[in-house]
Amino acid sequence: MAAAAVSDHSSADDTCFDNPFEYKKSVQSIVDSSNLKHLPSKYNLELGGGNDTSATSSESLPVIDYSALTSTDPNRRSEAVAEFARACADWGVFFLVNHGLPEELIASLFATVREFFNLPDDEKKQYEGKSTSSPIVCGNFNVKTTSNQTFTLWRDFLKIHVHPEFHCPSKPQPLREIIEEYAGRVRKIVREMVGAIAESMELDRDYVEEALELKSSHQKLGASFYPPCPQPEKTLGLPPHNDTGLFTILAVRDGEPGLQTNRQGQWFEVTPPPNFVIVNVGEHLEIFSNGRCKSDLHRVVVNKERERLAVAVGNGTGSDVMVGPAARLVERDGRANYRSMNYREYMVSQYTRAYNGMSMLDEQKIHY
Ligand SMILES: O=C(O)CCC(=O)C(=O)O
Ligand SMILES: [Fe+2]
Repeated sequence: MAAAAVSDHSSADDTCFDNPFEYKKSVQSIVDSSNLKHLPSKYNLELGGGNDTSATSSESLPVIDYSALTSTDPNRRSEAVAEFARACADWGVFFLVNHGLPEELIASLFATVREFFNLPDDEKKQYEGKSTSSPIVCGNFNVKTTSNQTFTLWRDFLKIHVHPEFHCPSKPQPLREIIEEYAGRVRKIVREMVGAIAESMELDRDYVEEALELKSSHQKLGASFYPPCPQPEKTLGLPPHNDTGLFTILAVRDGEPGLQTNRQGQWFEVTPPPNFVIVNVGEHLEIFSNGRCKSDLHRVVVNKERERLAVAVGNGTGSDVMVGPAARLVERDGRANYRSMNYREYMVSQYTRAYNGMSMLDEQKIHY
């Protein structure tokens, strides 16, 4: 796995490193300012000639029909719920179709987010990550390799907290309205999906909504921009990781390739057909379901020819929730397969963990 380039363990003094963000020069401005033939060394993850970023095509990925999942016809609905639960258990990632997110809204989201990344670096610098909990952060991300060196990912990003408090950069001007509307619609979809997964586990919907405090759920939007890269085999857009939270809804522009998911040790492309969105199962849903749902490990590879733009909306629990396996499932299973954790505390440590290549699920899993 390419994770070999990223260390699995942290040493005691790693914990002092609390700011893996960097804002010096955007990847975009480096590409724009020169006729770049070689990868600047700070982006070289030393993957070496043996690194294989190839993957099998997307064909076998599950496709879930949201309109069936929310159908008033009980047979259609229960079939869809069963299929949805299988996709969460087996792949931890799937395409969602007939989701009702308006095409024009997604198109204006991409156009405006792309405009944001085009703003001069000096203007974006005001959102430089001062702390891991800043509500708006923009810049680049560093990871540590097994040889303890820090490298920068080939990706410009913008992350904003959008619920329960809404934040947004002031430019480009339409961004605020578009994101507010998009995030609200995504929350409704996620609420339905959590309801469906509750149903599949024979848990009461209201009990689950309350236990996870969905009314005040933490939601964050992460936009990733990956310019074309002169030596894509030597770097990564994102190293293998799991998403935080319950479900991530990921919209990708025009079938742009790059995302890959790992299933039983094999990498598969996750390139959606037009009007499909991608859904990733998050770590906290795996924990809450006591392992019935699996959060998928995924990564982003970059390429020479085309840029990639992706907008991920991560949907968590309420910030003060102690997320552990649902009590009723523990009762049924006769044991808890994961330790409980406070959602906010996890979020604070998330970037330091990502920097160090530490897996939260590995740490939380109880081995009997
Ligand atoms: O660029 C992508 O499609 C993936 C983004 C992603 O995995 C993330 O933001 O967590
Ligand atoms: Fe992700």
